[in-house]
Amino acid sequence: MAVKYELIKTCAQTGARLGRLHTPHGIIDTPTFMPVGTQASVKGMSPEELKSLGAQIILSNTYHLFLRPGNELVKEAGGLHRFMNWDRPILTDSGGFQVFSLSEMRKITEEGVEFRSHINGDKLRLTPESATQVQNDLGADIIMAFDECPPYPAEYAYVKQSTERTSRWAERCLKAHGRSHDQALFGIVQGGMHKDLRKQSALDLTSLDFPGYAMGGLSVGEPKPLMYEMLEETIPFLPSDKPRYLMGVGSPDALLDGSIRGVDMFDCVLPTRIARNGTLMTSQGRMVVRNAKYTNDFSPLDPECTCYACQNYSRAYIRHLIKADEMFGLRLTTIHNLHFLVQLMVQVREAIREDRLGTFRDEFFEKYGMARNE
Ligand SMILES: O=c1[nH]cnc2cc3nc(NCc4cccs4)[nH]c3cc12
Ligand SMILES: [Zn+2]
Repeated sequence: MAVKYELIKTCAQTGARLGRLHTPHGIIDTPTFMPVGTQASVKGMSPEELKSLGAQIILSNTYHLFLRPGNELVKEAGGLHRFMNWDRPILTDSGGFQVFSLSEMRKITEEGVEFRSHINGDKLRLTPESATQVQNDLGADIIMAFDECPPYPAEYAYVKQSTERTSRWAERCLKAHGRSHDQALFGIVQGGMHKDLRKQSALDLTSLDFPGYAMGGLSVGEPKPLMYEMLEETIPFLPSDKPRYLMGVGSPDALLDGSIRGVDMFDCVLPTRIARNGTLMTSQGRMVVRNAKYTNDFSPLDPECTCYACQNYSRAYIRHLIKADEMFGLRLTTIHNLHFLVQLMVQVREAIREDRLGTFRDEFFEKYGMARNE
């Protein structure tokens, strides 16, 4: 069956929504956080560990898998689910953003993007049609329209021209994808930090009737208040019976403040990336476990946490592993950070159900050490 969003309720205290996203590989309770497995692996995590910490859906990147091992090989393997032994939902990003954040020698035209592989320097191209075909081959449940994420900051004229091209590309993706798919193609709203361009982009894309909408062009270095302002400018123009996905956002405060504004899906490399340098997200705020003050600290990373790392190991042990460059150390910090965010979203959904997400946010910020007005 295709991808279908079911709006369960809206929080009486905020604009947050409780929903269920039905996909061919299972149902996702929203708002949800998606762990990132860029190259068909959430670094250091097995599918069983991801399930045990509560991951409902994971993200992979078209750009990386197109370059290596190639979409044809993944297709030959039976698709991404079989290839990586993950039988729950998968979402793939369309590749445009990664071309601009990773590759050299990029050239962008109406046709698409030409670039050099950051792996071996090969000259490659991605177009709305080919990026859609690659994602069809990979077989994710949710795929993204091929877009350009304008740099930040950027001239109004450039953002206008880029956003209008992204809307034309979105239509080409829809045509290439067809409608006879179980895979859902989501549109990506652009518009930079300009309210009029955000509105125009949302109107262009909703006129094409996608099963879900992402907000792109954000979390690119802009101040958070500006990101929230762009959310507030965009969301009113998106249909309430479709999911809204804020791309690249994953700090605890942003998950809360995004959910409150009506965002249903989030992804970010942050929890896995900072885990690899020994930084933990805990209920008392961030903690750098490699810090000397934890040398003789035999308490768990986070006393309130029920994850495998906190239930079985001490700060002193994990600090030792990180300092000794032991792989197991990075696995434990990754398990904890992913569990922390996935479980934060469980609490967010609970708070929406009980119409108290605003109160929950303030209490969380108090404990987490965020200034209320951040
Ligand atoms: O407009 C977008 N289109 C398609 N994918 C994206 C991914 C994105 N990820 C971030 N921020 C998180 C980051 C990850 C690495 C560098 S920034 N912002 C993003 C924007 C886009
Ligand atoms: Zn933990």
